[in-house]
Amino acid sequence: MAITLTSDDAKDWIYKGEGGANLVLGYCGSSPFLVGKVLRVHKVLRSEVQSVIERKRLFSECEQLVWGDIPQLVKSTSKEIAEQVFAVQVMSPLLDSKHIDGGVPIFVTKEFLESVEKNVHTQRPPWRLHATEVDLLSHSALLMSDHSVFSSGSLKDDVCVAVEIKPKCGFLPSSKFIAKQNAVKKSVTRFRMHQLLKFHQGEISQPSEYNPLDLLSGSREQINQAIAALFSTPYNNFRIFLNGSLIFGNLDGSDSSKNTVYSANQSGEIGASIEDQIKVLIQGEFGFRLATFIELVSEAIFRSGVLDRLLAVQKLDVFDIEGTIHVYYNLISEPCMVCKNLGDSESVQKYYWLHTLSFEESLKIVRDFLIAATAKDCSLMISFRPQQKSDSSQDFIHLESSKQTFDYKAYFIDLDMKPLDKMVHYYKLDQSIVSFYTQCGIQVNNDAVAESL
Ligand SMILES: O=P(O)(O)O[C@@H]1[C@@H](OP(=O)(O)O)[C@H](OP(=O)(O)O)[C@H](O)[C@H](OP(=O)(O)O)[C@H]1OP(=O)(O)O
Ligand SMILES: Nc1ncnc2c1ncn2[C@@H]1O[C@H](COP(=O)(O)OP(=O)(O)OP(=O)(O)O)[C@@H](O)[C@H]1O
Ligand SMILES: [Zn+2]
Repeated sequence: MAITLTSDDAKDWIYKGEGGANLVLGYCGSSPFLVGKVLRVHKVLRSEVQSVIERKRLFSECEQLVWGDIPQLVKSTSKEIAEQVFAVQVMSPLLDSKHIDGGVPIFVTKEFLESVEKNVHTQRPPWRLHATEVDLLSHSALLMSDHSVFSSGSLKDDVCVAVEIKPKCGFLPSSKFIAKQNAVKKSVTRFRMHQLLKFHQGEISQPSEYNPLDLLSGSREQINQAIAALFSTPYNNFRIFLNGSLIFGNLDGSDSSKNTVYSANQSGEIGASIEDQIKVLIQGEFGFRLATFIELVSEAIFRSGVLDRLLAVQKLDVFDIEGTIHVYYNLISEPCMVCKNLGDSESVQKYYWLHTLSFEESLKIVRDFLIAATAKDCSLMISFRPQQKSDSSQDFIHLESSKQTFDYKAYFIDLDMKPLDKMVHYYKLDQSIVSFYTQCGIQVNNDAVAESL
């Protein structure tokens, strides 16, 4: 960690976005080392702000066993170092290092974090602001390339349009450990069912039209359909940036009708606005550019095969949470809370087998589940620019429809390790999602369709 950011540097960092766990800042100063970079700063739940003394250990004893074969990971002295090591040593070999940017942890002072938090206060979405704050006890943050621009730094005249996609889980589980009453999980995506629950809870004004199975299908036509659906209901699954600035979607990722950038339902207006803004990248008549852009994004996903790899990693979740939760209890050496509440002897027998697995087998299953969980929650950023040299070493796409060639780069972001102590949460959330769907989901589904007519 060569540099330290202090309170004098805070003015050069502006709000770029945030998720549940991190605040991301863009650099607007003139240091050549930092131009084209973003800083990913940890947040904590306001309800869980801890003192230095209470601070939880980075890895519990059990987690040290799960990740024990990656010594650098379990020996990490900060969350940022752990994130970098996890992205580079665990996710990168699975997803291809060409699509991974582990970033560099750098030191930040408490005064820097306090100033930045104050400066970005008004730009933060109210519901994020209410729930989380910058972790002032962090001594470091992760410096990464800004993947919403094509080349970091020098090439000021570069034109770049980038998309950010959060694909979520792109397969239907088929584990025999899925309980009979939850069999619907094998035919309806978790994303769809979760959308209906979110709709019921008032978090979104309509269920998303996007289907992860299409995006991760490997079929050009279905990928195209998925991207078109993301335009209708982007939520936190889709954003577009022009030269690093958001031009479509929401920074806070929630329902666009509640938090303005563009309203998802005014597709005519959005279409016009986007058509206008992407003309720097896509040539052609007004009215045709958006379709060409959708074709470009779909083609990049299809040809790069980047999501095929992501899907394979997601599928490391072989047993589904309904099987893995039992194995988790083997690891923490506690009585299984799920078996305790099982009624019929047939199920008891079915899950008994999972409790006979060895410690090493259990470690592997839980570890694969956690890796898959990261792959189900990460995002992909793809940046495009008009091709500058035909002998460019960059990946490129030629579109016959617009007779243009584009360079592109694809990077995964948010490849953080999921904590082991989230397993019970995963189980409970899964059960809430599926039981809501089986009890009232179909009704909600019909109501949502009726409302949108
Ligand atoms: O459980 P899910 O599928 O709702 O995923 C959570 C995401 O919700 P969403 O994609 O909006 O449905 C959620 O995203 P939002 O905060 O809703 O934007 C987070 O990504 C969360 O991960 P973490 O707790 O920040 O590490 C995600 O939690 P994980 O399940 O990936 O741990
Ligand atoms: N390297 C990057 N380049 C450009 N923008 C980025 C980069 N990393 C993150 N962002 C922006 O910041 C937002 C939040 O980042 P990130 O997804 O890492 O946060 P998070 O809190 O870990 O998310 P989650 O809620 O999924 O856990 C992203 O949605 C993206 O718009
Ligand atoms: Zn059990």
